[in-house]
Amino acid sequence: MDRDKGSGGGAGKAAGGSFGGGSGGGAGWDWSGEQAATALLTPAEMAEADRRTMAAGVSGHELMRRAGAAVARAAAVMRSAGQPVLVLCGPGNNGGDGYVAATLLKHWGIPVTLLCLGQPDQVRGDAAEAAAGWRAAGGTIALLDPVSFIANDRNAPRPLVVDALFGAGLSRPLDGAAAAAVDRINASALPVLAVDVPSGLEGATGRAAGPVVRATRTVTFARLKPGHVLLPGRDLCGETLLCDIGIGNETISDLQPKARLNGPAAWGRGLPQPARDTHKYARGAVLAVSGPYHATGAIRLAAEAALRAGAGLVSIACAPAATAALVPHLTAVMVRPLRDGAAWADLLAEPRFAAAVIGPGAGLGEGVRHQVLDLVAAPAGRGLVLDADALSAFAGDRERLLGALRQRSSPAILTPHAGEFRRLFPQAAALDRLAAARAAAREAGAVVVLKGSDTVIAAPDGRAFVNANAPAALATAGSGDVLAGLAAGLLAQAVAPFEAAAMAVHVHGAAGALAGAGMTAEDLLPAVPRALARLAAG
Ligand SMILES: NC(=O)C1=CN([C@@H]2O[C@H](COP(=O)(O)OP(=O)(O)OC[C@H]3O[C@@H](n4cnc5c(N)ncnc54)[C@H](O)[C@@H]3O)[C@@H](O)[C@H]2O)[C@@H](O)CC1
Ligand SMILES: Nc1ncnc2c1ncn2[C@@H]1O[C@H](COP(=O)(O)OP(=O)(O)O)[C@@H](O)[C@H]1O
Ligand SMILES: [K+]
Repeated sequence: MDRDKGSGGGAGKAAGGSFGGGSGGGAGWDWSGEQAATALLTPAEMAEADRRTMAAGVSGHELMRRAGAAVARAAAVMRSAGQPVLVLCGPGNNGGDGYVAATLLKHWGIPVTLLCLGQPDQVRGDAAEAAAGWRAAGGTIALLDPVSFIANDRNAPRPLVVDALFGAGLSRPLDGAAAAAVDRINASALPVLAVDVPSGLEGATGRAAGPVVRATRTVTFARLKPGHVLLPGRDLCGETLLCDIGIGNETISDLQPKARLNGPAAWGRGLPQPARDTHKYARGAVLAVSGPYHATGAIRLAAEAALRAGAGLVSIACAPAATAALVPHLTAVMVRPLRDGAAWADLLAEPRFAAAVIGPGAGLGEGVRHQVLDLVAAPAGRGLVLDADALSAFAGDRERLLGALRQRSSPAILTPHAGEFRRLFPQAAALDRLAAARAAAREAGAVVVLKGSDTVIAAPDGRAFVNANAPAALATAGSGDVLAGLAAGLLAQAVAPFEAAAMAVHVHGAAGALAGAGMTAEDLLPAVPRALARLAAG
């Protein structure tokens, strides 16, 4: 398959071994077993996997035949009885998949029309061979007229559209005839099956810099790409089907991909389980730091979430004046009033606390900045989650926090939503979400959880999880506080920061799905044990 003309095979190629930069210092991921299936491949990595598979003896034509066959099967399942199929082929290998699919559909007796964007004689390589196969089967290739290719006649049969215009080789935003065709497809409200990605979508980012097809279903090959799970890509793909085209696990693991779809299969270890003979001290204690009297609810949510995540005990440290607000609302969580600076210093020095969480409802003053910096500098090995105000308090003085974070031997977890992220990482915020979270994690030497409906969890070495199990019902006050507490509870049980953050995000999403529509952050708490039980049951 000739990839040289597309942008897909260009950047980041390495002669052998790792691809796209090593993970450094032995901190890389294990890609054996089920973890191999969770890779999210950039289009460049996919093109390289394709190239290596061909070098190992599978022809490009054969790969295209398998991909096109998967598309044909998906189209046959998707169309209703008697519905014709309209296959739209672009100039590259995505179009090639379209020619293969059209040939098979015709062979199966399904009425197919094929239109091509650009001159058919400009199609090259495997795609040209696929086009020849279509002609040999008696198919005709008409030019796609972007204005009239979909009939306006209400009585004309409404076809299933197969979008094989552009895939991974997109090198610039769609314009001209391609853009007009996409607009026409979207305006038609016809069902659309997209090949690899909806045309116009950037597979690496989930973004589209120009017009993009809105698909009903998308068939992709070998592994998902980040654009299938990041937004708006996930929505533009509709339902995404992943089809095996015979690219081996080993080929993919040799590339050392840096992104995974978040979930149990991706973590490389299970959620922490208490040993039969454990006791509460052995399960790890969490220190949660409260804000003032009028803002204690947020840290209560975090503290209770930490207990539910499995921490053995959780204490909330607070100003004496806040005690009266906290105590009546807490049972299992303990309260530690801080009478003076010495009490805070004593608390910090207590070896029992395996993890700390600060930020929910903390406030934005210099006192909070001091508390945060004290916790950042606290004994090596203590896990730390910085959320909400613990991040925003440094908006005008970001280097003070970032410089301290970089000194830590074990990375802290930062859990900003998009607004908090912009305040702390204004430059990175201009990037796509995956690149933004990675840049911030690298700059801070911390695990960054960039929250949203497509939360990205990034490590300083560039590894990242993309999460896709969170329901929109989680967009409710206090839900982020629960997430921060879950992460702290997992850190307390000696889960490494990157995995603890990823597990917390997934458990949070699963609990949100169980709590359902109309839930509040309080409802999320009792759903956590149910989510954990389901995850433990597999
Ligand atoms: N493992 C793989 O990588 C496989 C890839 N296959 C297919 O191959 C596709 C990638 O093929 P290509 O790399 O040829 O890429 P595309 O088919 O997306 O198209 C690239 C062509 O379109 C042109 N182009 C790019 N952006 C344009 C724009 N904005 N306006 C107009 N023209 C533009 C390029 O110059 C190039 O000629 C995948 O998406 C997939 O469908 C499958 O055949 C099987 C296996
Ligand atoms: N539309 C959405 N779909 C899925 N999850 C969402 C959505 N909006 C927010 N969330 C999740 O809900 C949580 C909200 O956290 P945050 O914005 O800090 O709110 P709060 O501070 O009110 O708790 C985050 O974990 C975020 O990922
Ligand atoms: K496409």
